[in-house]
Amino acid sequence: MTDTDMPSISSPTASGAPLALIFDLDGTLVHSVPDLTVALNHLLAEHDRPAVAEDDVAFMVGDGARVLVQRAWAHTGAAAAEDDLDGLTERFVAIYETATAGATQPYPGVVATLETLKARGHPLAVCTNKPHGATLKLLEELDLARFFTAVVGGGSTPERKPQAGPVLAVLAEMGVPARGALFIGDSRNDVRAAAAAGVPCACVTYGYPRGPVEALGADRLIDHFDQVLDLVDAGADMDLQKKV
Ligand SMILES: O=C(O)COP(=O)(O)O
Ligand SMILES: [Mg+2]
Repeated sequence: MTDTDMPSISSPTASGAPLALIFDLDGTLVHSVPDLTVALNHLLAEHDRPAVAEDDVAFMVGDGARVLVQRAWAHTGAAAAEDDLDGLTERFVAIYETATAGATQPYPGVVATLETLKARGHPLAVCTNKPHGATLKLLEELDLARFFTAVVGGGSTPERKPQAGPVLAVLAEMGVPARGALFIGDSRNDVRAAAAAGVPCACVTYGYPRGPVEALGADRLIDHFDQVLDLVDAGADMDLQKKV
């Protein structure tokens, strides 16, 4: 993509308020696959199933814990029975919550960029399909919670990404209109959820896109988290309806 064929993103917004930024968590702010893999393999071992590799888990993550467990089961033998999935998911989350930040780290540039954005007065939020409790725990453990005025995790709204519900909940919690926000994610779920809520979406290229990043339909692609500052600084008129 070139600068000319992408909608531009303005800051401050037409109302004069600093652009609000809504971040996906797994694959965007943090590299969490190593800890998710450890927890999944703990659960799989309890059921005499083979272990999964981190590369495989990177293709399973993004639709919440229940789908993650479902995909891990399908990957290691017979699919999980629908009746078993809630119990397996509950156990998985309990295991995962014992070590959400064992090996999980923010991606390069995340902390410094969030510091800069917060200092400039941008409202910041997290919108993830990771279970809400595990999300809060992870953000605390990595000392990231202090940046966010709103955090919406899996289970805290009836819908999950790619539906609009979680994004609309974040906007409501921040008191920001859709046209005053930009979503930063790493997957099609993020692009679709943001679009359904009327929010433009840029995607990082280093996350867990489960396919070619060019096919995600993002308004922008960025290779490094600190380029969020370039998006915010772009300063031209933002045509929200052009792609979303
Ligand atoms: O699927 C998950 O558990 C979380 O994924 P997300 O942070 O990319 O929404
Ligand atoms: Mg993600």
